[in-house]
Amino acid sequence: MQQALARTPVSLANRLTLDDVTHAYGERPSVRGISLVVHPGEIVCLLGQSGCGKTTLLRLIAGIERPTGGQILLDRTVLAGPGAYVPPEKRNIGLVFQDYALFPHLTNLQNVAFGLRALKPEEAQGEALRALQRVRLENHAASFPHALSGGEQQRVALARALVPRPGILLMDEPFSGLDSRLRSSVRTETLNVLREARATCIIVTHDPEEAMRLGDRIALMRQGRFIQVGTPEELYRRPVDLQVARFFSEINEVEGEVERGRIHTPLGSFAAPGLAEGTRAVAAIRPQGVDLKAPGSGTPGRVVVHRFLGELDLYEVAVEGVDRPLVARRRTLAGLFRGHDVGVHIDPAEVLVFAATGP
Ligand SMILES: Nc1ncnc2c1ncn2[C@@H]1O[C@H](COP(=O)(O)OP(=O)(O)OP(=O)(O)O)[C@@H](O)[C@H]1O
Repeated sequence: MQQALARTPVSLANRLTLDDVTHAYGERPSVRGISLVVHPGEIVCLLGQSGCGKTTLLRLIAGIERPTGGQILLDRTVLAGPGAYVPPEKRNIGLVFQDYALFPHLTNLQNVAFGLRALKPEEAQGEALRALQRVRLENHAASFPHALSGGEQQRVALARALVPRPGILLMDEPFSGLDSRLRSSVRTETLNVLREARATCIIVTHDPEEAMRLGDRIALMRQGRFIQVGTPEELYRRPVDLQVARFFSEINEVEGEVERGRIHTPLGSFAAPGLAEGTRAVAAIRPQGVDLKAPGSGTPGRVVVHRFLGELDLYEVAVEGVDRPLVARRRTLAGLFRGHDVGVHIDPAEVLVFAATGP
């Protein structure tokens, strides 16, 4: 198999450029002024809630929809823009859909070879078999998709999309049809195959954890716009607003007022860079930044909930002046149970401060 892998040429990854791309369904805008350069071999995850425009953006790149403004380039070739439009079949772009879209009446090998109709049949078969080897399904070449598990079908779909060596691979919610046990392993395998093929890839997902696991960068969309584009660490550590912070982790939100560059809350004061004096603001405190110690130090609180959850336990602590119990995630604190008094300490490194914008 190693030999076969070594013989399989990798994709010649392309650069994809989106330049101020807009689109509307009739009068209704769906994608508004999107600009992004996806570098050769890079994996970018498009992340956002249902209806924010992720699939439409993918369809624009694939050529299934046409932009109403801006342009889309593959390296230096304009795929879509004023006066230019390359049809989907001429774009050298691979697609993997949520439902895999395998042909039930074709064997797995024939499914993969389907994308190679331009080659002689024996050549196409050879290439398709090597693609199946890449996803470790060569032993299932002669069987049909219905005899495979969901994860295996997803790998056949991946092999089929990669076999023509597309410059760009687009994947729309590729793991959402899998149950949670399978999802993690299929995700890891897919990532390995994509890295090996050095494909430039855009993956649509609405799952922040999935985006963090897969993406070199994440482009977070809201109402047709990119709200923030960056590495998973940048989005997690420096979210541009409270909604982005909420998207990437569970947070405790405590309101306060900004005085001399700090927000003052019942849990202490925290740096509030860039916020004007007197601004109503929110301290977003991650649960792992809430420490619980013996009463007498920190802010007084009382444990109202304790759940053993394995690696980190969940504690909820009522604190005077704070509307909702604070959520803390700590290793089991021996001898600390519901009803006990504690001293609450906040790690300032786990606090982000944003201007309050309403609910
Ligand atoms: N064919 C269509 N005709 C009219 N409006 C559409 C069409 N397809 C999508 N829309 C609308 O465009 C907006 C963006 O939809 P899109 O499917 O791109 O979002 P999405 O982020 O991919 O959502 P989901 O995660 O639910 O698939 C939504 O408001 C949707 O209702």
